[in-house]
Amino acid sequence: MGGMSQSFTDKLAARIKETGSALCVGLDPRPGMDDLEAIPALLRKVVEETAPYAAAFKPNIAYFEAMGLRGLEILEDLLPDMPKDVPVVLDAKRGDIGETQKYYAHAYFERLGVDAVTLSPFMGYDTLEPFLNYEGKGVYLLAVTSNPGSADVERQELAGGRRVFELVGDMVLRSVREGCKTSVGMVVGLTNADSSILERIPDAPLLIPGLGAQGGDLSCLSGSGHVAPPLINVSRGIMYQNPELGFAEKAAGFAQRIREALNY
Ligand SMILES: O=c1ccn([C@@H]2O[C@H](COP(=O)(O)O)[C@@H](O)[C@H]2O)c(=O)[nH]1
Repeated sequence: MGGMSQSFTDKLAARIKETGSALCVGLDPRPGMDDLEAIPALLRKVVEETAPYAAAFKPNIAYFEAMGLRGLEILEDLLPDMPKDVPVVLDAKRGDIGETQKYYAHAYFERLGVDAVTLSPFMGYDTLEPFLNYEGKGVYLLAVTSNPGSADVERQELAGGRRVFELVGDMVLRSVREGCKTSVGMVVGLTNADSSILERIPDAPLLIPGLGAQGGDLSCLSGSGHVAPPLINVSRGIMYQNPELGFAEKAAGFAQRIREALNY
């Protein structure tokens, strides 16, 4: 590409086109349910079997931190062996003063080498800036999360009729206006993604958790008019639900349902 590296959004769009799948496979190993030393092999099996249907993988760092130093070692060992053509989104939901965010950005983009991370934008745009100058990388800002409590702050109406999550959309647009190298998208939970929400969200890459165990309904996504590449995440639905089915079979089933709902 003329010496310029590909943006995270372009990489993701290419992967979705190649696989015909917008499924994001969540990697959330549960130390209480699995023997700690069985987790590395479990993760490798999930990755290997679901990769043909995966537009991206999403490990949530909470599950690795819950295993202590061994958990972080498991994550650090796994990441270099992940398929190179499948982007990895680390779900970390970090938000702190800029000085501290510099170290999170270094940890995730440079040390762990993931392609994208989730961030909490609620401390303001300056806290995102340390992440915004990374060519080929992406961030997803929490906007309308999938939990019921997204009504407490994120979906609250402001004086003038706009809603709090629209301020997060403004940050996405600001990053584009300022020519940031990092691709900036938003997290929108499937359980809360009705048309009154989607019509107020800019056309940015969306990370959409809530399919499977949380019961989100894919039909709310049809006809949203968004063209930026979406990722629909399933974690427990692939790793832990319906254990009589293989990981590949479950991933193929979700990929198919997503394809039909998004009509591509
Ligand atoms: O709004 C949000 C933001 C992040 N998540 C994360 O996605 C997965 C969902 O797991 P399931 O097992 O498919 O429910 C998990 O890592 C959450 O922390 C979310 O659910 N909602």
